[in-house]
Amino acid sequence: MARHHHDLMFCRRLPGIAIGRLCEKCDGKCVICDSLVRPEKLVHICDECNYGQLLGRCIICNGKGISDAYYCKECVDLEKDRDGCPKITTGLRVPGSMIKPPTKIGGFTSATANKVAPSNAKRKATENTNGSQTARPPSASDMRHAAQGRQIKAPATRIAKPPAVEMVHAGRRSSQGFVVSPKQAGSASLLDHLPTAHGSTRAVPRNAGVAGASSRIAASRTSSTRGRVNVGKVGGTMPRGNIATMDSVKRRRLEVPAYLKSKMEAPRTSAMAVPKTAAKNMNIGSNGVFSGSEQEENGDGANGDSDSDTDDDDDDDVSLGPPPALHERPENDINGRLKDLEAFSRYMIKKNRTARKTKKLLSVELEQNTTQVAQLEFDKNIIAAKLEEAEKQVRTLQGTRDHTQRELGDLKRRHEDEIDELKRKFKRQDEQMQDEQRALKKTIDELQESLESTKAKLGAKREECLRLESTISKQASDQLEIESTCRSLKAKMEQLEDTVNSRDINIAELQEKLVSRDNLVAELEAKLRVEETMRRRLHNTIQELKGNIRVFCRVRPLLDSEKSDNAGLPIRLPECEDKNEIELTQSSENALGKVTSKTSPFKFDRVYAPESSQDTVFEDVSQLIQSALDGYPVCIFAYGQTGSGKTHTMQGPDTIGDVSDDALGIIPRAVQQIYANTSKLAERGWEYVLEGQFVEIYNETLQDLLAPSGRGGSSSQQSTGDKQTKLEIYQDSDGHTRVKNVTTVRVDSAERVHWLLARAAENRTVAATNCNERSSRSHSVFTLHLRGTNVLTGESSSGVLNLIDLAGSERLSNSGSSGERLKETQAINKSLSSLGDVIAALAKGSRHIPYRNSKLTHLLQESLGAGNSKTLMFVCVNPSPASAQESLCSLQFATKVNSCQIGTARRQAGS
Ligand SMILES: Nc1ncnc2c1ncn2[C@@H]1O[C@H](COP(=O)(O)OP(=O)(O)OP(=O)(O)O)[C@@H](O)[C@H]1O
Repeated sequence: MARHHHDLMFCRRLPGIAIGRLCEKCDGKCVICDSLVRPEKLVHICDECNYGQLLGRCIICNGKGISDAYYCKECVDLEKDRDGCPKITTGLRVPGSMIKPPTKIGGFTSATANKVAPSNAKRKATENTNGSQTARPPSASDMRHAAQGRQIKAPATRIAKPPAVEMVHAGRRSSQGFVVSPKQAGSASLLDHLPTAHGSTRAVPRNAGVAGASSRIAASRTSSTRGRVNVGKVGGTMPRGNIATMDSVKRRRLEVPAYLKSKMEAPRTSAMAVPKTAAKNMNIGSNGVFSGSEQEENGDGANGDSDSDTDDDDDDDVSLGPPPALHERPENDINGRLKDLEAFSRYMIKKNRTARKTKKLLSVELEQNTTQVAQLEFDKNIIAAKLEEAEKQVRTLQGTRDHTQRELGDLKRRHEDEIDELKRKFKRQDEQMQDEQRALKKTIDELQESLESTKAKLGAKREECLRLESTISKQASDQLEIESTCRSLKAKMEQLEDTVNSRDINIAELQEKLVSRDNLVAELEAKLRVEETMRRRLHNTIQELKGNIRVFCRVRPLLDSEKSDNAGLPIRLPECEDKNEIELTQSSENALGKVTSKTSPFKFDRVYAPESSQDTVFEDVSQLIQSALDGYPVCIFAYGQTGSGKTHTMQGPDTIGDVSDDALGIIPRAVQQIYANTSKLAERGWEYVLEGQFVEIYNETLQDLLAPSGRGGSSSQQSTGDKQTKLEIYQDSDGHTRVKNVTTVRVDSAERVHWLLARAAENRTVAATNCNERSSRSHSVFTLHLRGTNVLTGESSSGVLNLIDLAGSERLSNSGSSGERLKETQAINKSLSSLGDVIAALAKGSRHIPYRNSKLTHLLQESLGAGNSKTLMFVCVNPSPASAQESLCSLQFATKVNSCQIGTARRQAGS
């Protein structure tokens, strides 16, 4: 099948070629088959400079795929038949269809080329047809492969190998390769045919983008010259606009410098291309520069010989040789001389013509070089665009690569997490297996041990069995003995059973006796309880018989400081059986200096001599303590002047701390006795609760001696009137006298009593007076509430024990007090006077008892109550002569109290 190819219109810059017109060279005919190609399918583009524009459309995809590959209709049909619409997005020029631009340089016309090219094309087509199948243009798939960086595998049978350019030159070869003639330089650029390193000629691409085009042009040019050029199809030639791979771009980049290099060498090559004969005639040196004289001659000769260029083309290759010599002739040899001149003139004319040709060649070469430079710049822009596109692709690929790397990272992390999870899982399983293994090993060990022990036991059992067997045999013999022994023992047992029976009868008799004894004990205990009640009653009767108000007088021994007084002692205790008498002798001197003595006898319930111990005193007091435990209100107070021994009697020595039991006063002893008795009474069903409180009356103000320090610690603080800690006396609903806000301490141990007294001693107001080195200026009242319950009989009792250490009773005139101390003394005397008034009123049986005249009598109202209290007054006497008068006053006050007969005490029974 004949192929119809047409390729290009040429650049408008080339003379004689109009855009949109068919090539002058082929007149729109395929250079191969010589058939006309439809004009609208032509590409108006210059393959030389690429300045043209793509005006045609692909006839296959109707412009969807812009291509600069164009086929004639038949060829396109062929392609369609073969591959369908190839959707050509990149095109290839059909190799071998490139034709030489129709220039008129070098005497070469397009018409000539038009004539020559078809013949060459035909010949080539014939060769292709004979040698192999007709070459076809690369298909779209080939182009896609090329765009993907794969080389287009040209079918060996279809696309012929690019033919080596065989050039037959009229010029001589230089040592470096070809030296082409100026005619060749005009038809095919001298730059197109550079010698290779091997001395062969190859087609040098004009630029990277149009390498194939250059070679085609070269081939075309060659075909238009006298030389023979095999115009073949150059496979893989990438035209302008083709999207080449990066490798091809790089390769082209590498080719450009070589081309430029060759281009730079072009002038020298051109110079070298000047025929030696012309150069010789023109006196061109080795550097190709005309000499001055010859230039002038060239200038002269160029004026009228330009039309003969074509005619002398055949002489271009002939060396001019040396100028003809001017022979020495005689002057008359005019003909000879004219002949010489004509010869020289012809030589000069020829030389001038040669120079003009050379000039034309050089100008054409210059123009071609300019065109090539422009083409190179265009190619450079294309390459830059491709490079930019490639960089975009690279960036896209980098983005893809980064995305892929991130995905790979994520995948890697997920895999690592899964691996970690699997490792942990494996570790847990491993640990579990190890635990199980250990447990199994332990079980095995235990089983092993068990097995060993079982073996040992088995061995022991075997031995035991052996022993038992021997024992059994032995016991069999013993059994006979035992049976005989049993029989004898049986007889004995029968005897013993008789004995046991008689013993059982005895035990039963004894148990009956025991029961009768228990009953007897219960009866006795009941009797005891009755007798206890009786005892209480009798005891109370005795106390009542002794008097509900009793007065004991105690004379303290002289202190060391008092023994220096030589005066006779005013106190005397008469010898009597009851030890209840005391005499006080007072001496007085009248105005005449006569000393008279007056002895005043006093009689009380009991008088204690100075040497009487605390024990002795408490023996008589203990019966009253028992009365308090039995449920009676008891009040024991000590009265006397300052330093007469009140505190010593009630509490003991004034030293705080360890005190010997013998020195203890009534208060600690009373508490100890109560403890002892409650323990005994517990055997008879009595349970007691003891609560104590300790208050002080100072300047008619109550102060809590058991309060924590800072609350009621000092009288001054108390006098400031702290509402919360202010102590107030009131009667509760049962008629008992109570103190509001007072500290009540559960007295449940002896240590608690010591602590209680120590704290009270610390808090007690003590002030120095003239009467004593240490004087108590207040009344201290220790109250112990005793609540008892008999869980057996249901009886209950509620007693109160008041133990009072009164303040000193010295007279105002003797005390020498003043200021605050005077006020204290007045308050003390007032309260003592009120006490006397209350007792007197009780004795008289007055309807009104002035309890509320003082805090002291108000507080002791219950204990001084008519008929239901037991009161004991200790009148303490200082035996020193200096205190005789005060002692007399105290004894007189005590006598007054002792004379009172208050009604029978009434036992307070609990509810
Ligand atoms: N029976 C006694 N045996 C030995 N010494 C005693 C006796 N009675 C009192 N004394 C001593 O006499 C001194 C004064 O006694 P005490 O302090 O008891 O007197 P008071 O009447 O309580 O004085 P005040 O009213 O100032 O409290 C103390 O040193 C005390 O030890």
